[in-house]
Amino acid sequence: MNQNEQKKAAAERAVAYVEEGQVLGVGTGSTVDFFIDALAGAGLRIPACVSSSERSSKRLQERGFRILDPNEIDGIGVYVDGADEIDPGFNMIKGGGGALTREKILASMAKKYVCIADGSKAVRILGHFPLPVEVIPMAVHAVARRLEAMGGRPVLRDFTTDNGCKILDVHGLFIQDPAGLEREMNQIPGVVTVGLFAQRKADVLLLGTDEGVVESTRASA
Ligand SMILES: O=C(CO)[C@H](O)[C@H](O)COP(=O)(O)O
Repeated sequence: MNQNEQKKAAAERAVAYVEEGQVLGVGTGSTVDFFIDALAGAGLRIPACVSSSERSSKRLQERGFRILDPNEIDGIGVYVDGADEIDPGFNMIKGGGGALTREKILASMAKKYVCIADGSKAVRILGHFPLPVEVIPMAVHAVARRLEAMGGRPVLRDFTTDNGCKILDVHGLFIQDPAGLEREMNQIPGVVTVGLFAQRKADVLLLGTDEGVVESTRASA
């Protein structure tokens, strides 16, 4: 299977995790696009969705799903989203699609996070993929200097997030302590969100591979 076929297979498998009658959380990215399409074809009874981006909301609405503002709900049963990298402890780098802040908010509201990804996303140690950091525009320069002092090489992405902020993609980090680095970067004034998901990890991983979809559950989930 090529990469897109792996994404599609993982996305289709995730439909089995959707709980009928409950608000569904939906992330962002090309794998999630496959999930939205599979969901639309499944005919499940889903009262509404909350989504992590304007892009996903639009795709969901075009397929007949109702979108709610997360402020209108108390929690989410299942949240389905992709990842840029995921390690054996289910820590993730996310934000390649620029939706990391809303993704982290929805993940924090969810009882279960189902991660869907192609096989290339499974890594031993996080950090080959540049770590996205969402930043308040007036703080970009100051935050970039702080990230350099931490050993990273931040590159400003030519992109504005749905929240009106900027993204620094931090290259050259070898992330041995994901939770520690997430905490440390969160302390930098001007940082909105770090694309490290080590405090709120995935609970289930559906990984598309040449041998089919490999399904695993985090040990303490
Ligand atoms: O974090 C994300 C968006 O902010 C995505 O989940 C991540 O970039 C993976 O994307 P794709 O499914 O296109 O490979």
